[in-house]
Amino acid sequence: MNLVEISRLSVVLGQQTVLSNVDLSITPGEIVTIVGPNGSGKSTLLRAIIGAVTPAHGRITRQPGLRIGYVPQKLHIDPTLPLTVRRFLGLPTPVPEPAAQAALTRAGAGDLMTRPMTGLSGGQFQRVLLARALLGDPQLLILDEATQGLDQPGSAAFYATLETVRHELDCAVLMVSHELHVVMAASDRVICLNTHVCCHGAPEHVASAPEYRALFGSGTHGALALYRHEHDHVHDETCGHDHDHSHEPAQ
Ligand SMILES: Nc1ncnc2c1ncn2[C@@H]1O[C@H](COP(=O)(O)OP(=O)(O)OP(=O)(O)O)[C@@H](O)[C@H]1O
Repeated sequence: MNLVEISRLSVVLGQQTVLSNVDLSITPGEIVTIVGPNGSGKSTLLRAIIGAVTPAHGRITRQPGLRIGYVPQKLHIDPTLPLTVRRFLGLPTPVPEPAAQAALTRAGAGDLMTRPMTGLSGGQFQRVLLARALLGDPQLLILDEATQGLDQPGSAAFYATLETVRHELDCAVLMVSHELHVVMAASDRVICLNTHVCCHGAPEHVASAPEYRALFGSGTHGALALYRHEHDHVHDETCGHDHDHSHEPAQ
């Protein structure tokens, strides 16, 4: 059974139709990336999936009891608020110390437990947000531009952690990112969103689709091919693992 099934979803915010007739399903264990220009409805789609936005039309069906971990795009914490990482992880539901430590360690932030939230670097902050999303042992991890503001090494390290986490938890990942060449190469499926779904499918398929190129140009395709080559080469040499990318459609 699909973890999430979205059928003809439309969302209206204020006077604006932000999402129109979106179909999407997420199956267990897959990595799905949503790309699209600013204001194209990516965050709104994620927020609709977690139930924070009400559809105007259409249906969102979640597998009964589905455990979702959500890493938001932005989280502002007032600098005057004395909030340690430990206390932050216990909001709104207190968690036992060992569970908090395990989540932090898994997110690559095992040494940050006693630090004040407002003293963290951008990369550390994102890892704490990831740890918080992992507390509930999610079957679906949703990340909204989780590497926004990180430098290239920080971003690459974050994605490496995410890959490890996914293998350990065997969870599906649905994420929004603007780092097209890296994220598209690491995804099973890509959804190109511009209020409606412009195109979708395996990364190679989307990168060469006219709708995608109209939005992003053709530069990413070259970067994607390069990354793919290196990526597959490394896999061939180190573990012989066949990185199988599904060609299933979005619906
Ligand atoms: N609460 C709101 N009320 C009214 N309009 C909103 C609200 N939230 C978002 N919007 C509008 O909905 C549209 C889609 O916003 P959304 O944040 O989903 O886009 P996005 O693709 O995630 O953009 P970005 O890449 O810039 O993060 C935008 O035009 C935005 O201004």
